[in-house]
Amino acid sequence: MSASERDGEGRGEGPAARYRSAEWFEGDDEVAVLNRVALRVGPHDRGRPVIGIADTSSGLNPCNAAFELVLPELERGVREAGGIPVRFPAMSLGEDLMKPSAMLYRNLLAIELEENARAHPLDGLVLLANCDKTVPAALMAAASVELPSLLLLGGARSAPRLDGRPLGSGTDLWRLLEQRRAGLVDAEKWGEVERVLSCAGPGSCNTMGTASTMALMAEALGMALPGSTGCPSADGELARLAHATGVQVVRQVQQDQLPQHRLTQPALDNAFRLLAAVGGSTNAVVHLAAVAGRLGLDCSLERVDRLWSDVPLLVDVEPCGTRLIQDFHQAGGLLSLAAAMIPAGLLHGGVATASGAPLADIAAAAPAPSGVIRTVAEPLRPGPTLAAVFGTLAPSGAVIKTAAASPDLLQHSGRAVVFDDYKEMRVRLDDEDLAVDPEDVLVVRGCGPVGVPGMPEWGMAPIPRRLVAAGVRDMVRVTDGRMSGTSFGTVVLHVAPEAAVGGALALVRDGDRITLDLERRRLDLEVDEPELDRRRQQTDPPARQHLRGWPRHYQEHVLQAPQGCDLDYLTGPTPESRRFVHPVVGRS
Ligand SMILES: CC(C)(O)[C@@H](O)C(=O)O
Repeated sequence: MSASERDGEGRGEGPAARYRSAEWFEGDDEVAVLNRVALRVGPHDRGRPVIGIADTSSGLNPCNAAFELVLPELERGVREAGGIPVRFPAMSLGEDLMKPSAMLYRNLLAIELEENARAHPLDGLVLLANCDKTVPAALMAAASVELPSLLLLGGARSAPRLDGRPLGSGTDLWRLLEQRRAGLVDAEKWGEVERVLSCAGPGSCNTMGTASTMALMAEALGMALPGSTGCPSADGELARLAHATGVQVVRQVQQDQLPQHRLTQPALDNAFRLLAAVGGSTNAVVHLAAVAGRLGLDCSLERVDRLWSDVPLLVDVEPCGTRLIQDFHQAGGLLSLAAAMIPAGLLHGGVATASGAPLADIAAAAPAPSGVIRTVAEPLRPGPTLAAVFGTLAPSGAVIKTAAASPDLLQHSGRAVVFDDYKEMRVRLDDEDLAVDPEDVLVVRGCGPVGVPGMPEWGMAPIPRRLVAAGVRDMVRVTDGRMSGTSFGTVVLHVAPEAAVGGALALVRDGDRITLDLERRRLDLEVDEPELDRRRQQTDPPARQHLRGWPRHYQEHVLQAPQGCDLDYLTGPTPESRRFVHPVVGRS
């Protein structure tokens, strides 16, 4: 229930008559006294909105490290605009260190943010989010609470240099790893790579990995201020954005502007089209589905594939291009890209940005597309850059980043070589005697949302060592897992239903023929139904390793990739009136 609704004024944007926090602070009974004392709310703070700042910075997460530097600016912005900033810690989902995958904890963070907002006297939220999963968790929480909310993004890390060339996070390391496996990078050089990488500053991956992609999605959905994506972490501009975010969230509270006003179907469609234009991370498909699921928006893979079908690659950033995310930012970022796409009918210009202004209005003032950002008439490559495929192997769909794939492998039929276990896969792929040919299809299964659990980025299986040494750089890979946004290759991802819940992927055997037919958007297992039935009878459901705690709960409730891997009881559409029920404010 929003403040205006509680006062009987009905929903919608407009001045909020009384803030939610008044429930905690108004009155002279012992409860109000204790509440005011707890937050040091003095007489001149009465009637000022309380802005909760969810702080996801952590020593375990270098991506979010810049928040410490800009938090004072954010708080100053809140105060200057008349609000009371209150910082509270929230779980930090660091991509590198969390195993088996930070994805396992995305929903937990979304719950933590939502429940913190529910339980406390907050009128608005600023969610500090930067690394891959903190951004979608924050978006999911914002979609679920009925509080004015904005994300503050933490920017991209600087690029260390190797041999005089800037190193793109992820992408360049994967390339070097491939060369190392081919015997082209010796131990000394490999050591130098590590030394150089550790010189990068704080911030998220500087390529179009998942973090940058999700930053762009947050901006596209009107949940982060225009110009946020790709801002260098160690730059004064991030401090300016922090200050402006503080000011803007208070304005939103004053106007009762809810995330639900901006998280609309046109905004979601824009996000998917921008994702295609930048050759963004396939992980965003899952995260956007989770956000959409909470609002009852349509993001079926069929619809998404149609949205992608005529969007060319317009941004020259790794892994689909050659430059880094800071270059995109400097070239005008999302606004310049929108300026290229709106006139071509590829984006809805009327959607609201986080600044309140319609996208078309501010895009009109952005630098004209040039260099890193191309015009629709002169794209980097024609679309589609992403596609959804369906078939006997993926009845509920799968996703492929065609812009990062080998064009000659997009129509391909080959024998399956199946891997059920990540560690075993790495060992076998390094085995010179592994029976595998370049035309074969590597199947990496058992790593969907239920499987591991948490759907780790295991999908881009390395090319078998013998083949990589012989010069093979790509093969078709099929997986129910994900891959890094910084990865490349012909990898069919997020196959649903996954193997662990009895999807057809579980029935594949070494030597079966698998056909990828991108033109027809098909992914098929060429095995007849009676044989598949026989195998189904013989296949036991995989044993669940996790018997307690969050992983167990997650396995019991997680939905498949097309539903965003959200938990079954968190998706909507929840009736508006029941979306965010507040606690009774009495003695605790
Ligand atoms: C590079 C990582 C850790 O894999 C991730 O950030 C991504 O881009 O998906």
